[in-house]
Amino acid sequence: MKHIKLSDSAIEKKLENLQDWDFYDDALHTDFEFDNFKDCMSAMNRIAFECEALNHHPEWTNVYNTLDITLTTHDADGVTELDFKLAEAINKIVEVEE
Ligand SMILES: C[C@H](O)[C@H](O)[C@H]1CNC2=NC(N)=NC(=O)C2=N1
Repeated sequence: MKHIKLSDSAIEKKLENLQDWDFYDDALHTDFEFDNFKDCMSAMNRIAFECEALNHHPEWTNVYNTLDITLTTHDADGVTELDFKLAEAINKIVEVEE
């Protein structure tokens, strides 16, 4: 299914209901800090399974107990509903992990 790039105003509106994420450089961004490396890696593992289920993958950086995530839909060259779907799933996982 082709995903359509959302307009900036649609993104800003949807962000009102998406805690902890920002929109800039045509992508959704967030960063998390965990108690330790193990908890961070555990969350990354759980997120990875969700990415596979959605066939939608993040650009992310882990440094010790921190995790920076960038979401964009490469096929649409911008942010789509899929990015929000994955961001919501990530928030649910991290809320549990942290
Ligand atoms: C072939 C494969 O289904 C596509 O490359 C998927 C994989 N994961 C993806 N992830 C993201 N973030 N954007 C995509 O367009 C995308 N496309």
